[in-house]
Amino acid sequence: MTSISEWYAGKNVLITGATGFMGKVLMEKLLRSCPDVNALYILVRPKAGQSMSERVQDMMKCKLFDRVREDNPDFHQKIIPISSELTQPGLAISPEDVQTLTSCINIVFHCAATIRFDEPLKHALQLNVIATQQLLSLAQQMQHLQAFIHISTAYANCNRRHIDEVIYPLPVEPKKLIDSLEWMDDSIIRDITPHLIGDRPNTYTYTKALAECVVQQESGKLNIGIIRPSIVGASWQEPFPGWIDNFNGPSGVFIAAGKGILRTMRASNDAVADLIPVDVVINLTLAAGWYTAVHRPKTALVYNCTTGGINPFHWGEIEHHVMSTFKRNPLEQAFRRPNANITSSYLIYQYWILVSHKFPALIYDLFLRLSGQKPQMMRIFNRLHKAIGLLEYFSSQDWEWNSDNMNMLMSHINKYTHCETLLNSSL
Ligand SMILES: CCCCCCCCCCCCCCCC(=O)SCCNC(=O)CCNC(=O)[C@H](O)C(C)(C)COP(=O)(O)OP(=O)(O)OC[C@H]1O[C@@H](n2cnc3c(N)ncnc32)[C@H](O)[C@@H]1OP(=O)(O)O
Ligand SMILES: NC(=O)C1=CN([C@@H]2O[C@H](COP(=O)(O)OP(=O)(O)OC[C@H]3O[C@@H](n4cnc5c(N)ncnc54)[C@H](OP(=O)(O)O)[C@@H]3O)[C@@H](O)[C@H]2O)C=CC1
Repeated sequence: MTSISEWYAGKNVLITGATGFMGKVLMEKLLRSCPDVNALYILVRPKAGQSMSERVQDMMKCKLFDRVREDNPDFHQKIIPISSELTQPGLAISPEDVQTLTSCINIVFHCAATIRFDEPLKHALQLNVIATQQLLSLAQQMQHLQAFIHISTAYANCNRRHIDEVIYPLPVEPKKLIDSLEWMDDSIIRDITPHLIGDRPNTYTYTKALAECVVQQESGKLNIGIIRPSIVGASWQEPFPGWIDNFNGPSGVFIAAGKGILRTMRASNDAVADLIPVDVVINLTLAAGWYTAVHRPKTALVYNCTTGGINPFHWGEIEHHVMSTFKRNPLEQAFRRPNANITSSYLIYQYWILVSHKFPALIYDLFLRLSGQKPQMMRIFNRLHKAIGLLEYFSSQDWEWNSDNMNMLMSHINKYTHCETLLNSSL
């Protein structure tokens, strides 16, 4: 039996969302731990005045790739960018590139998505659902495809308390919804969005659930794996501890608390904070790619990639660790001395918002005005309140995820020493 690293040798891998947080870590891990991988084809769009090639060149200079660069200074030769805008018909991939991809790709990792909670439904649907559908159609044409791995979220079914590793049906058929939203006016879509998302908190979790149904429906003869990570945080060990490049989810909250700006947030002390380091998620994703290709499960296997069942950690403990860390290692240019407390009480939360957020912001803005500068603190707090308002659904309750498939994968991996080496930090 070959190791996972050996299995990836000579393979051509297609990655969507490679410029994102998880996509970058996936590329780095493949290049470092599977050095004989043949090529990484990445779908990239031009953005913010930068061409596709400029973006990829910039990305490869990132500190994340330092260890890969040390091992192989020419690692960039293995990265082949393909111009693509996922919201366009045919993913806006040129016919020549389609030809290349269909003739050589062995494994697809679909990471791209909009992860904004407040994304208008039509756009979230376009990217998270329709683009997934189109990528699956492209995958069906790939002559040497061995596995298709779709990255979902553990919160796709957050309207349930207990979540099994199955794809749950939705009241509305994804295809019917796509057809209807195509001709509807934006204002009508805005009005019906709350009815469509039902007991889910936002368009993100709803469209990720729809995407899972689409993956199941369009899978045809493909070997499919679905990874459902919970709240993905900074790396635990690889390529070095603490790597992160965004303020999504709790990371933004931690920084705001460390800067002394955030003093209160609604969260339950006793609720499980299901955080998972990005390197653990990526290691599991690569192992699932290998397993899906080699064992070809009859139906799509779903992996709930969560930590709460194995090693539960609570928001109350997080508050304690975050605050003591910032007291020991203060951030530069803090607004105030850090002191944030979580509360589950709406009234206490509103009181502290007024006393510790709005009142100091008003005073500070008054000072800025008097000294001839532009007031900015109230604006910052309004944005912060919007962000924490969207996050509180996830910090005020907990879920129970079944992880049988993840455990099964771990037991398979433990049989092979080489695989253990590849995955030692995750499992
Ligand atoms: C000590 C106590 C601990 C307790 C701690 C409890 C934490 C409890 C977390 C649960 C977390 C569940 C997570 C589900 C797990 C998925 O399934 S993963 C998907 C996770 N997705 C996200 O986290 C996306 C959430 N973010 C959004 O939807 C949008 O960014 C927002 C919040 C609606 C803001 O949108 P916007 O107003 O258009 O602004 P945007 O341009 O995105 O950002 C504006 C500014 O806010 C910052 N920002 C963005 N997000 C945040 C944030 N979360 N916080 C602070 N600042 C932020 C940005 O960096 C940006 O800063 P500047 O660049 O202007 O300096
Ligand atoms: N982060 C988290 O906590 C969690 C994430 N997930 C899932 O993991 C996956 C990756 O998330 P993460 O890396 O954090 O997200 P990021 O927002 O960091 O990355 C999103 C990626 O998708 C690409 N993308 C977005 N829109 C388009 C488009 N129109 N055309 C082409 N590419 C596009 C982005 O490209 P560009 O750089 O051009 O914008 C970027 O590469 C997602 O599927 C998400 O749902 C699941 C659970 C938790």
